[in-house]
Amino acid sequence: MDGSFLIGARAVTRDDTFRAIDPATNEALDPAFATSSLDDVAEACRLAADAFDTYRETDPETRAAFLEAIADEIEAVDGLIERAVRETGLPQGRITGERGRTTGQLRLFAKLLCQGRWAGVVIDTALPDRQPLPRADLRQRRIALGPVAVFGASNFPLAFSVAGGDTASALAAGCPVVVKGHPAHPGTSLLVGRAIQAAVRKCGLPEGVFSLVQGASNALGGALVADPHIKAVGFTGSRHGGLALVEIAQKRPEPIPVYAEMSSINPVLLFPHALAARAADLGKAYVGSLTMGAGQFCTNPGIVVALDGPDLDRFVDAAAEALGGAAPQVMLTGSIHANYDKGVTLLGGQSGVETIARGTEDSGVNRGRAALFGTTGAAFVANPALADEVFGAASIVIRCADKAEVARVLEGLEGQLTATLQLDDEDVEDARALLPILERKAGRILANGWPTGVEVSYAMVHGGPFPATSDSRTTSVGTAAIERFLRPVCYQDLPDALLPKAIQRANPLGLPRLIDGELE
Ligand SMILES: NC(=O)c1ccc[n+]([C@@H]2O[C@H](COP(=O)([O-])OP(=O)(O)OC[C@H]3O[C@@H](n4cnc5c(N)ncnc54)[C@H](O)[C@@H]3O)[C@@H](O)[C@H]2O)c1
Ligand SMILES: O=CCCC(=O)C(=O)O
Repeated sequence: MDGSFLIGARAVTRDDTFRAIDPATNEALDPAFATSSLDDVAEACRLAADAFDTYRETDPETRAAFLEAIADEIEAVDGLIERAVRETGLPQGRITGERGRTTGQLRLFAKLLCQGRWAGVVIDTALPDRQPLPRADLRQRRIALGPVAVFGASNFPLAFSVAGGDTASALAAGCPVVVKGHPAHPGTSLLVGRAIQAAVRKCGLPEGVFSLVQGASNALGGALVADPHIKAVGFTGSRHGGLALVEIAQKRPEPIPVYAEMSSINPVLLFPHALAARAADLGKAYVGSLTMGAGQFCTNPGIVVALDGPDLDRFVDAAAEALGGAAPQVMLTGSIHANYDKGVTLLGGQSGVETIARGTEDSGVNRGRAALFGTTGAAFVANPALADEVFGAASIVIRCADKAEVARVLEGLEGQLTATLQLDDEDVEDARALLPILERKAGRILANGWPTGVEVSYAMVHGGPFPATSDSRTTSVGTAAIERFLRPVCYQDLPDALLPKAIQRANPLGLPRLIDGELE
């Protein structure tokens, strides 16, 4: 690996460099990576704009073949798993699984393109004899927004990074992509970036369809979002970072949408009959979800809400026992580990919060020690700091005096990616009463499972009201993510010869169409 970044078909080096750090040892890793300059960002965006009109009008099958080619190229990269493990401290099994999720996601978007519903073809045929006025021939389809900036996430170096869901959905929509790789895993980013670059070449697409810029400075990301060629942004990371990018995007002469996935504490509700039937099993399973990947999931179960009583005691005892035996795990970066420790100290020091259990003692650098806290519903409602996300394996159990207090706790929450219900048949009426609140708060409501582990599918919603995301109308995981990068255009009375293939009368692309309100 040579430490370059990628501007279209070129691999570029610069004198200004940075290195990845192995978080398990704090060792700086070879090679040194070139930091992209602001001119490099501008060049990547210009190339993307040059490629846009050609790329967006490629047939769906061409873009599907491109996404398949990216998946094939990623699977062929030597040393990808090893490099990602070194740069993130995540275990090999997790990274291998994540590669499968990444390639599976690319192939799912390829399939979606061939199915054609994404094009949103709607036709209202002309009614020349309508009284009192004739109706024109109206044809709607959706077109790509334009070049998209994607910010790789630290916690999913493959599935939410260079070829992750934001990139796959933008490329599927017909948008060229300029990625800013996460500075914690530049080698992983470069290996995947080269795989995409190879796929661009093999598929004969314009080089500007993909570029990868690298570097740690905020100025780089800011310049990318501010570039006039960029028409939308995909981001997963901190609330602070996401909001900074939203502000830059809104202050542009031409404001653009930012799809930022930021902060969520993912409430888990334990209903009385479920608790009575299986408190200890629930306690153990909860800790499994909480400590997975050192808790560095945006879907991590950060709060548990239940009625106080002996069944909740049994749940807490089982959770405390499981968590007390949990070994500390390497976190993604030194600063994420430091933020975690700070968050745990802050939460544990709040009035009315007790520390129920901690994982076993730290035994190396950047190891996150799991933490379980407890409080009352009244204390939680009174102090918004108890609802701040602690990114890592920390969670708080909220003991509520009655059902009304459960509802007050939920009403006080900010927007969430998920809400989880642990319930039995006898709990359904209680859950029904809370459903309207949960629907207002969360993007995904799940029963008798755990929020970590998002399915990449047609029905998935990985989104939610602020601050879970900056735009609750959409998702960053699953096929509906393509909607973020498309917009409708209506063609009125255009002659067939001038119409795009998607809406020509003979339907040469064989797309599904809604004609005069009826599915064809
Ligand atoms: N909710 C989640 O899914 C999630 C995921 C990862 C991290 N986090 C949180 O974020 C913290 C930091 O982790 P991180 O590095 O992954 O996220 P981050 O938001 O700090 O950085 C993500 C990307 O955005 C860029 N960026 C950040 N702020 C910017 C700004 N003001 N202007 C321009 N670019 C900017 C960074 O350079 C990086 O490429 C963690 O400690 C954790 O609290 C949350
Ligand atoms: O960290 C954000 C994504 C979480 C996720 O995709 C999962 O839980 O599988």
